[in-house]
This record gives sequence, structure tokens and C-alpha cells, in this order.
Amino acid sequence: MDQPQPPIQTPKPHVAILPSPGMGHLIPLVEFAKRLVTAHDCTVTFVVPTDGPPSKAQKSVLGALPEAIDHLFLPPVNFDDLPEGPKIETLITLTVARSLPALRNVFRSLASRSNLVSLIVDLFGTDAFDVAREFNVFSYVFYPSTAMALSLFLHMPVLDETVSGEFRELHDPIRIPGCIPIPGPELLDPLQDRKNDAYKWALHNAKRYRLADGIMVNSFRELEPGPVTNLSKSEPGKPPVYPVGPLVNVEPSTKGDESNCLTWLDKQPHGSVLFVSFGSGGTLSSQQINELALGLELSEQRFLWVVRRPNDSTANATYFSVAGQNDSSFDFLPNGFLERTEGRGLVVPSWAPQAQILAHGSTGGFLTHCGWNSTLESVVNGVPLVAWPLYAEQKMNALMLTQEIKVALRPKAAENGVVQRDEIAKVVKSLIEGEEGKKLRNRMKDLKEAGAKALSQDGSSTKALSEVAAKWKSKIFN
Ligand SMILES: O=c1ccn([C@@H]2O[C@H](COP(=O)(O)OP(=O)(O)O[C@H]3O[C@H](CO)[C@@H](O)[C@H](O)[C@H]3O)[C@@H](O)[C@H]2O)c(=O)[nH]1
Repeated sequence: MDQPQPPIQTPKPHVAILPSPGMGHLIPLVEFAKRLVTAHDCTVTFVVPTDGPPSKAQKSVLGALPEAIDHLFLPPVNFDDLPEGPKIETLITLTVARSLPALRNVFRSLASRSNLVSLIVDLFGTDAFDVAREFNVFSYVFYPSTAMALSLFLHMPVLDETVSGEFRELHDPIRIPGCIPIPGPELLDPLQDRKNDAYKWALHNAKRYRLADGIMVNSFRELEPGPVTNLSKSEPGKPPVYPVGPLVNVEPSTKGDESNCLTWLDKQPHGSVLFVSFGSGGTLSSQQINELALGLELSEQRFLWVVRRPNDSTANATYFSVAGQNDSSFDFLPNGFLERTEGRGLVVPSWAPQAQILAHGSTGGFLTHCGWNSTLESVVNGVPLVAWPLYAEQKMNALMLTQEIKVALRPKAAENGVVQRDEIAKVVKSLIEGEEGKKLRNRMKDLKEAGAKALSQDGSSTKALSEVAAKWKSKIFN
């Protein structure tokens, strides 16, 4: 009788992921890569463009990945030729565009030693599609923000052609298929000044989205029914859109619990603490930090606040440098604030293990800049929000969270643009112990369940990702 044959080794599909700069872009892609490996037996290489030495946070996230996920840093690009004060979107797009020769070399090597099937970029990386085409592999976008913002990106070429002047000056709100109307001043930052290069680069990327073989978005239908339903309709020239979320950072944070936040939370009553944090890049002005501190004090609620040194000229001062910061002198906080709130409040410098804080039972609310990862991390833990948008697409997110999904309260700024202490105290109190807070919390709990269902074995996001993976696998066997 014939001896049984050893099983034929299936060649694994290999995927190259190119994250554009920013922890908010890297973190969801890492979760996405883990799914590709565990659920679809892919192998992955993160090819990371840089403009300087990799940050501690980047190294620590990428260094902790399973064996099937490799990573390498491309040589830093140079920006010496740029005029003064380029905006973030310009820097992010140019970091990718100027890394293409190095990416090409990496592709040459990957293609020779693996079944390279696809390139995945995020919202600002579409220039890399040219390299994917040269090597005959698929090009996908992983869109790390809302289906609403993706709808805007896809609609941007039409807006550009049909609207003259600045969007922020339009009398009527902007209407995008499937989305709630967006007042011009709430549109994402690069659309606020059409003469700036940042607008040019956003439009450039938006036009190139149509060249992708598919777009994955970190959202799910129950969270954004209007935009998701509309995006799933097929339309000539629009790639298929796959909602694959909520993919969030669930691992212990990159920097551990150096500030003992979790130990402190262990000692607080259930659902009593407001977590205050502005993502990886958010900073406040001196005047605003002062009001926020006094507002938290006045609210008489417990709080855990990730504090960064104020910056009076920009709201995203630490976007490219957060990991380097470790400024624990809080000399800019109001006199006596730390002493007066001792025991009831904990202030930590720069960075905290956010995923674990939001998952902790003592956390009852989150005052956030509305970055989409922070928002999703709150959704998967059923934590209601105070919306405090700062830059990028955060005002659009806040609009949706307060007016459409109704899981957030948004404090109003005074005429000078600063949110005053009384307003802060009122909103915080209402979220943590008021009737309104209760409603938002219940709504968040429903979304938490819907999110878990979307990612379950037969859930919509699981199925959407399987469809993409099947397409990649078919490339190997054809
Ligand atoms: O002290 C901190 C601060 C942040 N984080 C983590 O860092 C990520 C921050 O992501 P996000 O909330 O999305 O904020 P940004 O880093 O500001 O993200 C950028 O990218 C997002 C996705 O495109 C956009 O929604 C934002 O507007 C944009 O600023 C989250 O996973 C947090 O858990 C920590 O672990 N500890």
C-alpha cells in the first residue's frame, strides 16, 4: 500500500503594509495585520517610512509583534527644501512620496522571496500604488478613520470642481452622500485653506483612492449606518469598500504603567473616573489648560488626565514627537491645583496606557480629542464621551458623535475660543453622574455589543475581511 503523503504546504500570501507617520495610523494597522495572520494565514511586512530616527513608541509597538509580522524602517527622507511651516498632511504625504525609491528596493526583495500579493497604505500613502503596479500586486487603502470622512474623501474631487471659494465661508452645510450635513468650518483641517499645499495633497490622495483595488475602513454599519450603506453601493470607478472595524489597540500599551494609573484606578469606585487625553499629538494653549484644570476641579469628579506642556501656536504640537516627551514638571498648571485635587485626580505626563484605562471598570467617561482610534477604543468598552476636537478630521467626528450617534457631550467655547471652567464642570458632571450621561452610556453599551458582533465569527467585519483575503489568495493560485 502507498504511504500517506505529507500535506502540501500552502504558500502563504504575503502583504506589505506602508503606514504613514503617526501612532494613530500605525496602531489600527497593527491590529489589522494581526487579524490577517491569525484568521487568514497571511504573513506581513510593515515597511515604515520615516523622517528621522524611529520613535520609542513605534519601535515598541512593532517590536512586540508575532513572528509572522516583520517590520523594517526605510531611510529617513529629507525636508530641508520645504518652505517654512508645512502642515502635517503635507509632511505625511511627502514622507511617503519621498520614500518610493527605497520602497521599490524593498519590494524587489520581498517579491523574490515571498508570495507578495498586496500593498496596503493608509489615508495619505496612495503614491505608493505606483510601486505596487510595477510589481503586479494589488493596492488597497486601509482607511483608519470614519466611513463619513472616507465618504468626504471620495467626494472631494466633485466638491473641488463644483464649489468655488473657501468651504468654511459657505452659507449652507456641505452635503455628502450618506452623511449628515457638515458645516464648512467643521470639515477636516486640510479643507480649511484651499490655497495651502495640505489641501493639494489631500485632493491628490483623494483622487488616487479610485485607483485602489479596494478600500477597508475601520468602522461598522451599526456605528455609521448612513455612510456605510452608501459606500457599499457599487458605482462606476469607485473601488469596493469593506467595513472591517472596530479594530482597536487591545494589547498592553507601548509604555506600560509607568505612572501607576492602573493601580490608582483599582482604588476608585466603579464608573467614577473621567479619563482626559488628546491622543498622540494633541496640545492645548496655556489659557485653555488653565481653564480645563479649574473646570475639572470645579466638577468635583474624579479624573485621570494625561497632561502635555501647553503650546500656544498649534493644537498638534506632539504629533511627530510624542514618544520623546517625558516632561513631568507640571509648573504650567494653576497654583495649588495638584494639592487641592490630590486623591480625587491623577495627572500623568505625556502618555498613558490608554487601551487598558478605557477597559478598566473605574473609568466612567472619556474627554477626548475625538481621534478615531480613541473613539473606537471607547466604543468597544462602552465608555461615553466628552467631545473636544482639536485638528485633522476631529470636528467632523465630534459632529457625528454628538448629533448623529449621540454618545458624546460637547462643551461650548466662549467668544474668545476658550472653553470656560464653568462649562467644563457642567458637562463633566452631567456625563459622569447626570441623567444625560446615563442615556449616552446606554447607547454606548448598544454600540459595544454591535461592535463585538461585527467582529464575531459570522460578523459583518469578519466576512468583509474574508472576502478581501480570498481575493489575495486567488492571486497565488491563478
Ligand atoms: O497617552 C496615550 C495617548 C494615545 N494612546 C494611543 O494612541 C492612539 C491615538 O489614536 P487617535 O485617538 O486616533 O489619535 P491620533 O493619534 O491623534 O490620530 C490621528 O489619526 C487618527 C486616525 O486617522 C485620526 O482620527 C486623528 O484625528 C489623527 O490625529 C490610540 O490607540 C491610543 O490608545 C495611548 O496609548 N496613550
